[in-house]
Amino acid sequence: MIAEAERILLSEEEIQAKVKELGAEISSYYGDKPILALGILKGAIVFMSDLIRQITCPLEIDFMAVSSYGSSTESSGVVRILKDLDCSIEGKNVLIIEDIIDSGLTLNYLVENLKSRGPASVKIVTLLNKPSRRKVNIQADFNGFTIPDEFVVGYGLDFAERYRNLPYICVLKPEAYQK
Ligand SMILES: O=P(O)(O)OC[C@H]1O[C@H](OP(=O)(O)OP(=O)(O)O)[C@H](O)[C@@H]1O
Ligand code: HPA
Ligand SMILES: [Mg+2]
Repeated sequence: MIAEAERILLSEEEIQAKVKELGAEISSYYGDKPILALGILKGAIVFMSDLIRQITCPLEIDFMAVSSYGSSTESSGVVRILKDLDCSIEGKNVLIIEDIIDSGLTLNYLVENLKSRGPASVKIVTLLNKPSRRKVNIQADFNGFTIPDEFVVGYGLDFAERYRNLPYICVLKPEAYQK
């Protein structure tokens, strides 16, 4: 464990077991229908790269980059699209892949935006869910772990762009957030 961590919330083994379960659930839900797996940069990249290898359906990938946290542990409330999709999603089964749903503001904005582009369906998979912090009513279709109201890092999740490379998810010591 890194020195700045107060405690590990989810170990590498727990995460990998959950990713396998989610992959199986998603594969059985879609069967042989093709999916467009849409990763939300940057946080989702680690989860996405593990999850898509556990999905057996025909699959394409694309990315959108959005940001609302910056160097804070609170959402600014303003969701900015920094990179849009490369391709049209008309008629496609879009599966949004997120690392975390916290206030819900990011996904609420994204789902509305994507639905206006004529996809066959839009579903959401998230590794982490923090329901106690929700500001808008949005839920994932496939959920990994429900976590308490604490800011977490690792496995793609950052604080001020750091810690995305940790293979586990942890809570930092208070002084690490004040730097
Ligand atoms: O439900 P919300 O309160 O909107 O929070 C969830 C979003 O916040 C984080 O993204 P961030 O804006 O930090 O960008 P990043 O993925 O590049 O770190 C995270 O990856 C989700 O996309
Ligand atoms: O707990 C969190 N950690 C990192 N990024 C986040 N974005 C929303 N919530 C979080
Ligand atoms: Mg972030």
